This record gives sequence, structure tokens and C-alpha cells, in this order.
Amino acid sequence: MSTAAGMRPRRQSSGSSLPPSGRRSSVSLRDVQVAQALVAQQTNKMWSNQISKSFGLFPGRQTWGPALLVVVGPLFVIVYNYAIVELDGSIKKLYLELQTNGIVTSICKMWPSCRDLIAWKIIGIFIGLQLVLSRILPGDQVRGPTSPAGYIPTYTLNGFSCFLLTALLYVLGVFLRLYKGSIIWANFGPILSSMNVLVFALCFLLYIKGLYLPTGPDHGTMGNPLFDFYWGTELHPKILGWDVKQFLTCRVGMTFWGLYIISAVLTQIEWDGYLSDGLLASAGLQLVYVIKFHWWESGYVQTMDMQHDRAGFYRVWGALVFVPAVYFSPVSFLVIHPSSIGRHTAILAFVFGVICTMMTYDIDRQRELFRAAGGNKKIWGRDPYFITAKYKTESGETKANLLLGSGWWGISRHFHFVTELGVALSWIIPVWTKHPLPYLCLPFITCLLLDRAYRDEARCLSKYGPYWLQYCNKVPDLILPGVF
Ligand SMILES: NC(=O)C1=CN([C@@H]2O[C@H](COP(=O)(O)OP(=O)(O)OC[C@H]3O[C@@H](n4cnc5c(N)ncnc54)[C@H](OP(=O)(O)O)[C@@H]3O)[C@@H](O)[C@H]2O)C=CC1
Ligand SMILES: CC(C)CCC[C@@H](C)[C@H]1CC[C@H]2C3=CC=C4C[C@@H](O)CC[C@]4(C)[C@H]3CC[C@]12C
Repeated sequence: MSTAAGMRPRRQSSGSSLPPSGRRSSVSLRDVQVAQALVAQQTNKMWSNQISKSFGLFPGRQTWGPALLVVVGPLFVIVYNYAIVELDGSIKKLYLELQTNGIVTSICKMWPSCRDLIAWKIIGIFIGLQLVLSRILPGDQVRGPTSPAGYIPTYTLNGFSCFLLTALLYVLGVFLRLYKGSIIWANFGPILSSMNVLVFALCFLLYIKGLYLPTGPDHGTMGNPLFDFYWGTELHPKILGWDVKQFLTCRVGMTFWGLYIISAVLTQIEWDGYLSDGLLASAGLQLVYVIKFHWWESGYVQTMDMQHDRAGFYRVWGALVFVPAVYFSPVSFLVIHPSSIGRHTAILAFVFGVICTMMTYDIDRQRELFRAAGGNKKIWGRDPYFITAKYKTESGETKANLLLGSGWWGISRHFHFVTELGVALSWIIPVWTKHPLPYLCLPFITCLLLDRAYRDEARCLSKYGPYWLQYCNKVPDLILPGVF
């Protein structure tokens, strides 16, 4: 492994399993501590300023952001889904509907009835199946990164087999005429409405659990009950052996996404006897995305999402209600409005989306494998530039992580966000309508990733101090190479 200066690095005297940085670091631990104190002070100020300036989804100290989202969010997803399915995705039609009947009357009319309990049956059977499969199917046991309080989470990586078996069982049920293939698509409104109720109950349970019955040491209050409910009171909650965040995001949210896509495709075939090019492209791309996600589960459990975001309303409602309403909407719209983009454009959109999806996978995988190899891995056939970044855990223990500065991670510090946006763009190209609502997932994901990039920068700066500054010096672009 060559260093940036071409010298062979020597193994660190501390017996660390990590090789010294790709560029010999003359920074002493004392320097790091002083720099980190300054950095933490600046970071907190920058972060709270940045977050408080952000569009309020992820506030710093204000409680108006959480209050707004906890109240307005559940209403928004119901109205949004109604507009996609009943109003052609038209803001003008939605405005006229709300103006003609009044907001309260309109929302009551839009609110799906759950009286027939079919939605609750679908949710109950689906979640029950995921609880069983995630427990009985074999999968590698892996450990996540050490948490700030020194806790090491463990995960069972059987997501891909759970997803595959669930999808096969769903199609088998259709084949055996137990239910119609359209059953999920046709009951999506009631499912969203029921999930709103279920998630609120679950988030309240997690709020209490994090305060009084935590699984690990990473828990506690931030002094504001609404803030705690929104952001969560526990980082790695487990209930009866299930990791809550992994189960809800991977086994419920991302697996249900795959079933929804299959149901949407079967719905159009049931209705029209054929599959439009637009739906085939968008649904196919989202299915590729879901399959990639489950295939990459070993990487997902290492991400900021799993390792730094607590299990609160933001994470749980986001994954189980907001994603289905907004991320599924291009496919929801295309079931009813066969796109007119034509086969060639559909094929181009599909190829573009698959390339972006595979690039995102390769970017995340490159970092994952590099760290797993302890830095002893060539990147794109060459010895990589990397930094062995030291940091202190909450218990005062000094540890180190590798920051890769080569390959995809030498292009910009979050290049995978560029390809992620390319994926979202490919989902909406087949929509091809003049009405804006079915395109919402792209601007939302853009804002979400921008916020995450800033939040992640603040966190890494606070965690790694001068080592992160060294990385920023080597890789100056945050997301878009040569732009910012
Ligand atoms: N479609 C969507 O809505 C969203 C999709 N995503 C996707 O999820 C995936 C994960 O993204 P996300 O969770 O935001 O971020 P990641 O967790 O993938 O990356 C951030 C973390 O990675 C580590 N890291 C940062 N730079 C380096 C480096 N140069 N070398 C090694 N490790 C580094 C740091 O963690 P550490 O403390 O370990 O050093 C940092 O906190 C991406 O593919 C993203 O596109 C994410 C959010 C939303
Ligand atoms: C509207 C607000 C309450 C904010 C809701 C935010 C959520 C929709 C998103 C927060 C974290 C997001 C995700 C993280 C990482 C992912 C890996 C990627 O490969 C697939 C998507 C995802 C699970 C993504 C989904 C949206 C969030 C849950």
C-alpha cells in the first residue's frame, strides 16, 4: 500500500489493525483534541444555523418543524395520493376541489374508508409474514460500526431472501386466485391511512421505550418531548430480537415497495389487457432499485441512516408512509394514465436509470469493501489515497476509521447523491404529463440529500476534526464535481 508520498507506510505502534493514512499524518492527538473542541463548537453553531435555515424538515432547536410535520404530514400524504389517483396529479384540480367544498369537507371526502378492514388485513398478514421470514430465513450475522456510546449493533442479513420469497408468495396467491393481483394497488389509499395510525402508535411506543426501556446505551431525551418524538429517543432499539430500524425500513418499507410495483403492473394488465411502455419502464426501474437495496443490505446497515438517525417519527413515518406516498407516485400515476413517451424514450429512460442504480451500488460498495479490507484494497486497480481518521467515542476511547479519497470517493464527498438523483429522474421521465404532482419525488429527494449532505458534513467534521478537513482539502467538492 503506497502512501501519497510514495513511502511504504509502517504499521502503527498502537497495534491498530488500520494502516496509517495514505498521507502520513503529523497531527498529534493533542492537536486533534484542541481542533475537535474548536470544530465541535463551530460545527454545532454551523449545524444549528444550517438546519434552522433548512426548510424546516430537520430543525435545529425549533419545535415548529416537528410540530408541522407530525400534524401536516399524515394529512399531506392522503391528499397527495388522492390527487395522484383521482385528480390526474393536477394542482389546479386539487385547488378547485379544496376551494369548492372547503378544506375540511374535502379532506374528509378524500380520507379513505378503512371500514372494510381489507387494508388492516393486508398490513397484518404482510407484517406477520415479515416477522416470521426475518426470523427463520438464514442470513449472515454482521456487526455495525461502534455507536457513539460504544454499543456494537448486530444484524441478520436475510433481506434479499425475505423479499424474494415474499414476492413469490404474493404472485403464487394471485395464481391460486386467493386474491386479485391489484389488491394492493386498489387498496393503497386505505393502506396509507391505516399505516398513519399504526406508525403513530409505534412511534409513541418507541418514544417511551427509548426513555425507560432502552436496548443499548445510545438513548435519551433532548429536553423537548415533541423533538424527542420526531427525532427519536433511541439509536438502536430492538424488540424481541428484531432490530426495529432494520425491520421497519428493510423488511416492511422496502419489501412492500416491491409488492406494490408488482400489484401496479398486474392492475394495468387486469384493466387494459396490456402493459404500457411508460409503466413498464418506471415500474421496472423501481423494482431494480428495490432489488439492489436488498442485495446491498450489508452496506445499508452501515449507513448514516442506520448508524446515526434515531428511530423516531421522521425515520419510521418517513420510511413507512411518506416513501410509499411520494416515491411510489410515478408508478401509481402511470397505472391510470398510460404514458405517451413511446418505446424508444422508455428504453432510454430504463437504461439510464439502471446505469445510475448500478453506479450508486458500486459507489456504496466500494467504500464498504475498502473499509472491510482495512484499507488493504486497490481502488480502480491502483493503491488508494486514504486517511486513517482518529476520533473519540463518548466513553473517551480513541478509535479510527478509514476515509477513502480515491475512486468514486475522490470525485466528490457524496457523489452517490448525484447518481441517486439520476435514479429518481429516471423514475419520472416515463410519467410525461403536464401536471406536476407525479414528479414530486425528484425535488423531494434533492432537498433530502442536500440536507443529509450538510448534516453529514457537520457530523463528520465534529467527529474527525482535522482529519475531515484533510479529506475536504483532498476532495473539495461536496456533491457535484467542479460545482459544489
Ligand atoms: N433515495 C433516498 O431517499 C435516499 C437515498 N440514500 C442513499 O443511501 C445510501 C447511503 O447514503 P447516506 O446514508 O446518506 O450516507 P452514507 O452513510 O452512505 O455516507 C455517510 C457516512 O459515510 C462515512 N463516510 C463519509 N465519507 C467517507 C469516505 N470518504 N470514506 C469512508 N467513509 C466515509 C461517514 O460515516 P462514518 O462515521 O462511518 O465515518 C459518513 O457519515 C446512498 O446510496 C444514498 O444515495 C440516502 C438517503 C435518502
Ligand atoms: C418528510 C419527512 C418526515 C422526512 C422523511 C424522510 C424519509 C422519507 C427518508 C429519511 C431517510 C431516507 C432513506 C435513507 C436511506 C435509504 C437507502 C436507499 O438505498 C433507499 C432509500 C432509503 C431507505 C431512504 C428512503 C427515504 C428515507 C427513509
